[in-house]
Amino acid sequence: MPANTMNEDLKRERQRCSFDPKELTYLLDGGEEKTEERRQREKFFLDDPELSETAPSDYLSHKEKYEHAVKKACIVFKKVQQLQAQGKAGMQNFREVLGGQLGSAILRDGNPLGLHYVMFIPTIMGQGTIEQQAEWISKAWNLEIIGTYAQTELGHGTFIRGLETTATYDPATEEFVLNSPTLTSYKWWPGGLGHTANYAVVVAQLYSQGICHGIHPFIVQLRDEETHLPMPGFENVRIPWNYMLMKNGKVLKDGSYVKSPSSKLTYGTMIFVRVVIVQDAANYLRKAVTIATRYSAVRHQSHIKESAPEPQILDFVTQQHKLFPQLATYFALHYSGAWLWDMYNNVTSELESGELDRLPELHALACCLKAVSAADAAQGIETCRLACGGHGYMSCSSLPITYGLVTAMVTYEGENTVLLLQTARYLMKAWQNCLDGQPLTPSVQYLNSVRRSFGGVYHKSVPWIIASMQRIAAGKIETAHRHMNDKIKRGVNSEDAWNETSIELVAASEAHCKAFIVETYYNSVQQIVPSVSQQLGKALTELCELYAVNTLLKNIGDLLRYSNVTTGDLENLQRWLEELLAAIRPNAVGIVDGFDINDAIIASPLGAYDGNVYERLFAEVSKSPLNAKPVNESFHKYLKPLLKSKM
Ligand SMILES: CC/C=C\C/C=C\C/C=C\CCCC(=O)SCCNC(=O)CCNC(=O)[C@H](O)C(C)(C)COP(=O)(O)OP(=O)(O)OC[C@H]1O[C@@H](n2cnc3c(N)ncnc32)[C@H](O)[C@@H]1OP(=O)(O)O
Ligand SMILES: Cc1cc2nc3c(=O)[nH]c(=O)nc-3n(C[C@H](O)[C@H](O)[C@H](O)COP(=O)(O)OP(=O)(O)OC[C@H]3O[C@@H](n4cnc5c(N)ncnc54)[C@H](O)[C@@H]3O)c2cc1C
Repeated sequence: MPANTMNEDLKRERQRCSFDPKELTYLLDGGEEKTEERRQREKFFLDDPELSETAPSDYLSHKEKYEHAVKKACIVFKKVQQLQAQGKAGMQNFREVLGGQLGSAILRDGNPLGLHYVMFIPTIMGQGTIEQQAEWISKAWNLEIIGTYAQTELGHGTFIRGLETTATYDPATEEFVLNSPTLTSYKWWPGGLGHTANYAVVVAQLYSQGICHGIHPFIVQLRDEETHLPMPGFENVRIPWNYMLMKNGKVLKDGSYVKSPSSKLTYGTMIFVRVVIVQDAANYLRKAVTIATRYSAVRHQSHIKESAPEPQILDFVTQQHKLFPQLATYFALHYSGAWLWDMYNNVTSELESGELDRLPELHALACCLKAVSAADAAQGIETCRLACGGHGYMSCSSLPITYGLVTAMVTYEGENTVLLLQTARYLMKAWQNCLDGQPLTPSVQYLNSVRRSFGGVYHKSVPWIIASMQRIAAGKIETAHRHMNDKIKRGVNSEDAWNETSIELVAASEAHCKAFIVETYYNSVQQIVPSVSQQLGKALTELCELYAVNTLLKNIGDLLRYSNVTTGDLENLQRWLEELLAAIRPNAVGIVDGFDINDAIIASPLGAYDGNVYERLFAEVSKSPLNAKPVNESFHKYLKPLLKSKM
């Protein structure tokens, strides 16, 4: 590959960008100093020869992939420890390096230690007493033990009250006896459970004095700390009394049970991971859209005008319509995720002082934001893949693997439909409160004002779109509430009525979440614009407008159903969408440059900063062992005899 050459199209794109991409980078990182720290941190890991790929892992066996992953995870851990010793890394960096964008670039096939940091340690922090934290956290933090989070069983993932593993307290020995007596009670899915972890937080039904107290977390040793041989299987495994995490519900030594202030505090780790997923989904989407945007600026194909040369495919408006909403969606999820993270931290400290009031609202928002961000990021990444034509299908483009990682988010940590139904539960109560004149929590305040007016004359502004989306959400919430109550009045019992109305409940929940995202995104941009250059402010505003217009236009049916919008208004919206695509076009490459994703994290010949797409693609395929010899042995073994026999 020619060294130090920059693709001419990308050079031109960079010249025409109206703002300085560095300003966007600093904004996203939280300042120039933070950007420098991040870049140094990335360099520290990515420049390590032991961590860089010698050959793409696609060509390794399953076993080799696992062994490579463990080796790299250990190197990464030692390097994080070095950073820690220099005061340059904390828990957040562990998550970034071991789970986030940087981690997934180093550990392309998954991180055997991911669950240790993302769930094992957070569960001990959130569910353990001070003494238990003191005992376990430092061991876990220093990797003297390796943990995972074992909740899901072969028979149950969603319905955790149905888990079959039991933990029965034996006051005679002051131990719990754990049992997974059936095939369906096997712990199934926990990351690292197979070969890596030697401890787990096991979620089991607690029995004491003959009474079942529901699910609780227990620390269980899985493997010998020296030999790593598995401990005897899950039949009557005894663990000491203080291995039950007892910050919330507790069993006293005599076997009496002390209830938690809320049984849902046991579900705290799940809220934490859902909150983290929103940011993670956004980051994966920005990686995909960086690849597809740079590629679309370099790739020339077909004609717009017969008389002109083949254009960059980014000049096709349909291509812009595929990619620019993904750029905007990244920002929308980024700001909503940041908002949710703040709320999570505030509510968590309230919980520490015994205030539980805001937990239901946090749960309702975390559920729908996790569901919508995972689904939208997955769909956006797939759109980016398709936008790269055949080359997007290649594994080396990194788009299929990125899609694979994000589509898993739709299922894990609460399957999306199930989570949207949790939010719907909250919305049904909120609507009832609204009808009864009861106070509403901040995220559903809009129900009151929308209930009073279903009108609103079109004007070209994001606040009008927010009001329209709130109208749609309130309309859907009202419809679902009414339909469910009609059924109940006709004698259907409330559980069946819920199930029969669940399509509308899910739709109401999604609409509520989309309205929340647009509003949060808009408020964030409004706050940022005065503090950045006029050019960057304009670009950020255009992206926000695009997200709002595009989201509303994707819901034309709902808009017609729940508002007094006219067909003329819809045409105005369509024109606005097209104007925004044209306005964003000159800045598209500048925006993805502003994301400042290191080429080693991009890991795609289609999306590197220099735009040498074809040279890099060629170099990539030449790494395949299949291309090492001109004739593969299978020709002599199988094809040749077959060809001969036909003669
Ligand atoms: C993260 C990326 C970074 C790195 C990646 C590296 C590795 C990560 C890879 C994978 C990680 C994935 C790990 C997992 O998947 S762990 C397993 C996760 N499992 C789940 O999420 C299970 C989903 N199920 C549930 O959450 C619940 O069972 C339920 C669906 C919510 C139903 O529970 P149930 O007890 O039956 O409750 P309900 O009767 O429906 O509701 C009772 C009451 O409680 C409220 N509620 C429910 N959940 C919570 C909560 N978490 N917090 C607060 N309140 C909650 C619910 O709203 C209801 O309230 P009411 O007032 O209406 O009664
Ligand atoms: C990559 C990956 C990693 C994972 N890591 C872990 C881990 O580390 N630790 C761990 O404990 N678990 C882990 N899991 C398990 C994960 O949390 C569960 O798979 C998830 O919660 C969904 O549960 P399920 O598989 O039982 O799906 P199911 O609940 O069986 O879902 C199947 C279908 O049934 C529907 N459905 C179920 N219940 C309802 C309902 N009440 N209303 C309407 N529809 C419903 C769903 O919408 C879905 O369409 C992981 C899963 C994956 C895919």
